[in-house]
This record gives sequence, structure tokens and C-alpha cells, in this order.
Amino acid sequence: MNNVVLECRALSKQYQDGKQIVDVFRSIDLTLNKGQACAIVGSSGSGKTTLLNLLAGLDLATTGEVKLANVSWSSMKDAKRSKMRNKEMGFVYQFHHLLPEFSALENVLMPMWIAGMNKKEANKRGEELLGQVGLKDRLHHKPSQLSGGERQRVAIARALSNRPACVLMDEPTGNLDETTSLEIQNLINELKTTYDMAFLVVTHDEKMLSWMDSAYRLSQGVLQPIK
Ligand SMILES: Nc1ncnc2c1ncn2[C@@H]1O[C@H](COP(=O)(O)OP(=O)(O)OP(=O)(O)O)[C@@H](O)[C@H]1O
Repeated sequence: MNNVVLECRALSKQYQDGKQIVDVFRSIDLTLNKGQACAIVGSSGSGKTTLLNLLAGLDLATTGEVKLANVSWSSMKDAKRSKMRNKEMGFVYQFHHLLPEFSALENVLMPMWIAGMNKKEANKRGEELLGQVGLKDRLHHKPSQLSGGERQRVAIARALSNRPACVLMDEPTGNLDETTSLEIQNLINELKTTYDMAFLVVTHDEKMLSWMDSAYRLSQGVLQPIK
């Protein structure tokens, strides 16, 4: 059975900055398997966000390719790419990006509505997910009525709503105090064992590495395994 969810081969990215060419990285290979959590650490400007954007098909590589569920992003038209992203990928960012005028539950329901899921089934799954992240009493609160940690829990529930093959997280605890950050780390770790999904987490927080299955450092354009 093929356990590979997301993979990139010989990936490189250059930016044209005026007359200068910026080589962010050259020839990156990475494989993400089902049920595995992988971390990428690296200093500011090392290219972590650029790599995540390429893996998510939000940006195109200069050379090399990225395959999600064995299909190359570059072989898909825009509409198919958006559909695949909505169905197969979940995203959690440092700042939660919740829609402020919608409740916690509605925010979690949104990706399922976009995917065309039956409303009753979506509601059931949304309530279940918010229960799993410890927010069953906060379903109808708006983001402004929630704490930072609670908002990040809603963002995590939203990322899992379409049961994606993989979840990409960019500094998911970067905006939280230490205690809340630990709670969120424990939650992600718990969800990793509950769902057979791949998690890729970009982080500055090296404490997170202890429960990761694998970890890499992105430095000077090279991805070095550190776990
Ligand atoms: N659109 C762009 N045009 C030119 N250069 C860019 C562009 N986007 C990013 N860069 C450069 O590419 C490099 C990698 O940027 P990136 O944002 O991926 O780093 P990062 O590791 O995510 O940093 P941080 O941890 O600070 O968010 C940086 O040197 C940045 O200045």
C-alpha cells in the first residue's frame, strides 16, 4: 500500500528581485507519509514559508515537482488545484485567519460547505471536531469572544474538517504564550494519533521536535535531516 501523501523531488525556487536572482533553495526532496508528523525548522528568511507555499500548490517551483496524492500540482488547472487543496489539505497559520463575523462552528463548517457536504452531516462533524479540541461550550462564540488559544483550536478544527490527507501548519504556536503553546502542541499530537493524516509543521519552537516523527532544518537552501 502506498502511504505517501505529499512529496517533492528536486524542488528549487528562485525569486527575481529587480536585476538580482535570489536562490531560496536548490534540489529539495521531501516525503510525507500518512499518520506521520514532520517538522521544518530554520532561521528567519531560510525559505520555510516559500517551501510551504510550493507544497500547497500556492506557488510554482522554478524546477522540480510536488505531488499531492500522487498527482503533480503542475499538471492541474487552477480550478482542480483549488478543489484538491480544499479536499486534501488543511492549513493552520500563526494568526488564525478566522472569519470575524462568523461563529466558531460556522468557521469550521465553511470548508465543508465549500466542498458541498450535506448540511446536517457537516454540522454533526463540526460539533464533534470542536468537542475534540475542547470547545463544545464555545460553538456559537465569535472569534473576538475567544482567547488566543481557543481561536487557534478553532483554526485546527477547521483544518481537519474535510478530513484532509495532510495538514500544513506555519508557526501554529508562534503567537501564543508558553502554557497555551504547550496545550496546542499536546492537542496536535493527540490529533495526529487519532487521524491517519500527515502533519507538516514549520516552527521556531524546537521543543516541538520531541513528538515529531521526523524533522529537518532548512539552512542555506538545503534541507538537512535532524531527526
Ligand atoms: N516574492 C519575493 N520576491 C523576492 N524575494 C522573496 C520573495 N518572497 C520571499 N523572498 C525571499 O526569499 C527568502 C525566503 O523567504 P521566506 O519567507 O520563505 O522565509 P521564512 O523562512 O519563511 O522566514 P520567516 O521565518 O521570517 O517567516 C528571503 O530571503 C526572502 O527575502
